[in-house]
Amino acid sequence: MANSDRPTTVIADVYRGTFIHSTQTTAVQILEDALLGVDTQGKIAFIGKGKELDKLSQTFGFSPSAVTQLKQYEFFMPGMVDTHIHASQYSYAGTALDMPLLQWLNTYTFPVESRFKDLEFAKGVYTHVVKRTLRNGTTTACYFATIHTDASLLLGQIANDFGQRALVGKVCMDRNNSVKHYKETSQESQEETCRFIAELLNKKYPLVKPVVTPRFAPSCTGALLGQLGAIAKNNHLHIQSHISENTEEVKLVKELFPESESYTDVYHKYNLLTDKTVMAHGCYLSDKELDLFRETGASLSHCPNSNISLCSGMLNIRNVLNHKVKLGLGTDVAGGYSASMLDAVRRALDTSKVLTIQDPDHDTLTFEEVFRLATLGGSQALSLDDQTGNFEVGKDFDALRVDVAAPGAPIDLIQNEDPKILLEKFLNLGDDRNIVEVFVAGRNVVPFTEPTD
Ligand SMILES: O=c1[nH]c(=O)c2nc[nH]c2[nH]1
Ligand SMILES: [Zn+2]
Repeated sequence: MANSDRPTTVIADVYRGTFIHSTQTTAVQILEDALLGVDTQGKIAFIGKGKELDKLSQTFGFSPSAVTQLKQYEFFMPGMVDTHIHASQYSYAGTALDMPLLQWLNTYTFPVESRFKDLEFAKGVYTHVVKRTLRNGTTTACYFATIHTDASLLLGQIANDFGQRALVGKVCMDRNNSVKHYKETSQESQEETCRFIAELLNKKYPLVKPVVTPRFAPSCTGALLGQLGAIAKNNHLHIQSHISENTEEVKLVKELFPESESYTDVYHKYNLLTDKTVMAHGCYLSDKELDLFRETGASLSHCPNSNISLCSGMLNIRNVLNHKVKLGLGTDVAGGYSASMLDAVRRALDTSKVLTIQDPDHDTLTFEEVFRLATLGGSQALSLDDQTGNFEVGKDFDALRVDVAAPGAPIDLIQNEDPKILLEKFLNLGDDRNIVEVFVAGRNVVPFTEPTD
């Protein structure tokens, strides 16, 4: 702009009201009667106080009459980050929870995932899961698809069309003896991963990126793991997988990779532990393995619903946090039966309380800490915290407009409450009826407007 006194940022929207988010130092920071401006690129341009309206409107060149004022009992919080969800398992979410992991995979998961060769089937399931998660406040999702490249590309397209921020992984597996055809050769897996990455990046979706996805060590040969580590390194890509979810699985990995010191060591050996890696579960990791996570910058996704539903185990989050390992929450649909991150928040708190019942010295997580895990923690676990996770100038505006008193929603407010109590009630009692609007990178994505189906 020619005149240096005039702002270069063009403001698209300004909101006034209560904003609740986490920072590095404060699990719950409450900004009452705040003003937040979003620019035309969807980024947060300023955060100020309501009483600074005149000054801010002059500095940023917007009209005070264009400010959107939140109602009483409404607040904005950051959109939630689901660090681990199997989009392809959404069709049977809420069922098939009567077996431990390895049997569950063979009996329910692989037969269903093998159906995603059919793009019409894939389109239906993927559209449902993207819409369901968005309306439940998941503004960022880290998805597993299936081994099928074209269906995985379709998931990327659907997330982009509905405006969800997403990492999408074409699953890689060159070992599977239970379901015929539901595996690749290592060469196919490598070539199709490269095709998936190239085609997805070529779409230039602003918010959807590929993630290298070896299913887990028992599904992959060492040769494939090594190739995938190299692909991720050469293209600076994210990586996701599973680790130490269940004791039988840990034993199997010892048998399949006898030369490795630990499960973590298997992934480390093949360059799959980086500061852009997220590993789901980690219930049985030793302190030494957690140290390796911290040293490499790899993160964990805590999936408490799945851990309990498949009787896998209980992750001690306090221990993970004490090791300074980055941590987010995951729904892990469909091992986890709920696609809602609010459920992940509640199950994370339940798990921590069960650990306290077992050991009264256990330092129980607070709801404030779990709120941070669902938002800022998740963005850090996915190395996306330069873009999302909280309300900071320069980050994208990924936000939920929560109305704790929304008509028809499951919360009865008996008296006037502080914002922190409103947050606690929403986290423990609320659902999608309380999430009246969802924004991703400034765009209002819920209620849905387009596409129309
Ligand atoms: O919870 C899980 N869901 C899966 O689909 C899977 N695959 C490997 N390990 C897994 N764990
Ligand atoms: Zn999983």
